[in-house]
Amino acid sequence: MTTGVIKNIGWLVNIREQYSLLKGAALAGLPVLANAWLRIREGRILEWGPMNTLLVHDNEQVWDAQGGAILPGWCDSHTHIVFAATREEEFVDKIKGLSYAGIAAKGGGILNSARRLQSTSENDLFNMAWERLQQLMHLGTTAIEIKSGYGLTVADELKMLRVIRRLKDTAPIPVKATFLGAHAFPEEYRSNHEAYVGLIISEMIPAIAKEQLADYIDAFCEEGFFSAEQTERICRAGMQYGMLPKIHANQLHLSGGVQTGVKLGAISVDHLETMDRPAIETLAASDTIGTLLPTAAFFLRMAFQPARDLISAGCAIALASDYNPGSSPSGNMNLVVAMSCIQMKMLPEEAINAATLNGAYAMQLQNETGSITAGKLANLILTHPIPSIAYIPYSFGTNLVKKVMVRGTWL
Ligand SMILES: N=CN[C@@H](CCC(=O)O)C(=O)O
Ligand SMILES: [Zn+2]
Repeated sequence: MTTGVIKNIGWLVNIREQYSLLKGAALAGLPVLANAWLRIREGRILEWGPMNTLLVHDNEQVWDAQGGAILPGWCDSHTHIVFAATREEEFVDKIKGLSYAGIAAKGGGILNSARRLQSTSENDLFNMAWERLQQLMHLGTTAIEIKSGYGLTVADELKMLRVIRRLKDTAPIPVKATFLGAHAFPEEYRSNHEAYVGLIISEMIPAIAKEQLADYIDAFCEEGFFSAEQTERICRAGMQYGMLPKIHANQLHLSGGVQTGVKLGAISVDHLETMDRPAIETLAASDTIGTLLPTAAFFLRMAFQPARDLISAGCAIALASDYNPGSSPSGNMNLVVAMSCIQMKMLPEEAINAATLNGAYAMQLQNETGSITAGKLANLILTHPIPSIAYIPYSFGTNLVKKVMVRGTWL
C-alpha cells in the first residue's frame, strides 16, 4: 500500500465529494479539474487540489503525471472472461453469411464454448483467465464482473465459479461473480427445456449458494434461449439465496427481459440492442441500470443500442465490454467508450461516467471505486498528455493509457 502524491495532472477526471447513480441528463455532468495534484494514502484516494496549492510533505513520494489525465479506472460490469478456447472459426462463418442465431442452432456458439470448457481443467481455465485479466488491467480496467455460463452442468458451472473465486482471491482489483447457468439449453435438454430449468433451480443454485460462489444471478432472456417467465423463476430462485439479478435482455429480440428485470428489481439489464418505447419507459421509471455493450453489437453487425433515446427518457446507463469468445472477443474498455461516442452518439462525458461511476454501481462497488472521491480505492488510469477530455474517445484505437495504478501501486 503506497502513499504519495501525483503532480502535474493535466486533467483530474470525475472528481466527486458526493455521488449518486447518474440518470438521464445527469450523465453529461463530468466534474474535471485542470492542472491538478492528487494525494494517495494507504492505497486510497486522500485529497486533491489545483497545482498552485500543492505542498509536498517531508519524505513523501512524488509521481509526475507530466500533463497526462488521471481518471478512475474503468469499471467493466459485464464480462465472460473464463473460457477455454477462442471461436474465430465462427467469426469466419459469420463473414461467409451465417447468423449468430444460425451458428447457435448448429450447436456452435455458447454450446461450442461449453464443450471446450467441460474438457478443460480448473487450473488451465484459471491460467487463461488470469492472463486475460492482466491484459485488461493494463488497458485500464480496475474493477470487473465475470460470469459463468459455459459450464451448463452442475459440476462445470461450479468449476467455472471456483475459477472466478480464485480470480477474486488473487487479483488486486475488485471482482464480482455472476451465475449464468441459464445461458443456453444443453443438447441433451433440447426437447425438455423445463428439465434444465429445474436443474438450475433445484441443483445448481443451492450448490453454488452452499459455497457462496456467486454475487449475482443472470439468464439469457431471448427467443430460442430462456423465456421471460423462465428467467423470472430462475432469478427468484437465486434471489432466495441473496443473488441479485443482472440479466441478458433484449439483445436479438424484444424478449421481455427488460420488463422482467425491472419487475425483479435487477441491478442491471444488459445488451438492449432491441428496444421499443414500453421497454425504454419501463427502464426509465426504475433504478435498474441499462448496461450497453456496443462492442457486441459491433462484432455481430447489429444496430447499436439506442443510447440517446435511453438517456432522453431518463435511464441510468452503464457501459461494459461483454468480453467473450463469441460476440465480443475484446475487453478493451477504451474502445467501448470510443464506440459509444462514435456509434451511439454518447457525449464523451456521458461515456466516461457510464464506464466508471455507473459501471461501479452496476457491480455495487460505488463506495469503492468509479470516481475520484476521498476514501475510494486509488485505482486510476494515467494517460499520455491529451488536449481535452473529448480527445479520449476521438483518438479511438490509439492506446492513451500510459500507466495504471491499483490500490496505490503502479502496475
Ligand atoms: N448473449 C449471450 N451471451 C454472450 C455471448 C456468449 C457467446 O456467444 O459465447 C453475450 O453476452 O453476448
Ligand atoms: Zn454477456
